[in-house]
Amino acid sequence: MSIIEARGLSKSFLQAVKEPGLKGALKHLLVPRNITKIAVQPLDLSIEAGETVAYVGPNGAGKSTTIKMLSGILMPSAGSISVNGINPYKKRMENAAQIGAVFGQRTQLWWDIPIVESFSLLKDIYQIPEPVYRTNLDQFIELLGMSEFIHLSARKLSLGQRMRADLAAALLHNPPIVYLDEPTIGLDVSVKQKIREFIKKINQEQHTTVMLTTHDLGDIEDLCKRLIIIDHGSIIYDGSLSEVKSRFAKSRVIFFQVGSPMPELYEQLAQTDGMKLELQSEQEFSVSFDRYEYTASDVVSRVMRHGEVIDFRMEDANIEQVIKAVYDGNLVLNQSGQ
Ligand SMILES: Nc1ncnc2c1ncn2[C@@H]1O[C@H](COP(=O)(O)OP(=O)(O)OP(=O)(O)O)[C@@H](O)[C@H]1O
Repeated sequence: MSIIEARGLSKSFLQAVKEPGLKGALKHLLVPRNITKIAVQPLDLSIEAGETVAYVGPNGAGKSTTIKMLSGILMPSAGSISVNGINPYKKRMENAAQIGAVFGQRTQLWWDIPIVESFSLLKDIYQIPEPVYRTNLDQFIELLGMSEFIHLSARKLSLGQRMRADLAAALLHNPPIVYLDEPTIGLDVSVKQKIREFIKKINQEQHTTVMLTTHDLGDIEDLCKRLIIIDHGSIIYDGSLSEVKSRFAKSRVIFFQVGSPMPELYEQLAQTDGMKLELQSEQEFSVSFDRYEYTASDVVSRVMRHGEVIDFRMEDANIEQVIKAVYDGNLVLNQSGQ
């Protein structure tokens, strides 16, 4: 059995419909009007131990709602969930011991006490044995570069410092499963990198199962082998990241280094639909092309007709194109990715 299993999982919310202003608020008080918003349509999920899964979709697609149901914060409207054999909503305490969760927009640290004291409280709450706590704390301080702020209270930390502390707090008790909801939101590249390296290490060394929601495509490329795309509450793709790239990314890029400038070629390419030239220098350029219209050998032979090619390399398609196309409604995927 998979470590995370959901069958027919769904969630609806009752949303108040209010007219604007005080009059609207009063009217709603007297004659309340609500609509049912289906945040998550019945969905099935199976995630194996040790997997790193990106759970992505446009704003309002239902990502956080799914994560909240899987982590036991929200009760599903229908369906079943088993996380490491436990129903997270019914056995919240047991479930809390086996998961770590980071919600990028909120902190689970105590606001007014030093971070190291928050960690110490978590040690008692999770009953973490002293040697495990010491080893993890020392390792996390080092990996996440936390020594300079560990004695400050959460309220005094910058966003990047707070996120690192939150991540450490979520993993101190060695949970086999970790849910990360936008763990790198608003962070600079260097802190993002630290966080990604840390997650990678924990996954590789401890076999921790990672489920990550993010709008940062770099997080996905760096961390996740599997991609699940949700839109309007339904899963529209569930498969490997490499497969979605190779099957759905529309364009490919070939980088060339040539013996001498090729002005005629540059002019031709500028007028060819489905091909785009980008000059890096007189003798270095890239050609991106629509892979449904042209093959790589079409492009290479076209360049070779104009002179000597010293070197060329092809770059894999970018996941960004695929996801953007899905969000824009220009690409329809189904669960098998066909
Ligand atoms: N507590 C709630 N009450 C009413 N509606 C809710 C509640 N929580 C979420 N929703 C609605 O459910 C839908 C899905 O929200 P959810 O937060 O899961 O989306 P998301 O994919 O995480 O979006 P984002 O990328 O913007 O964080 C939205 O339409 C949202 O307005």
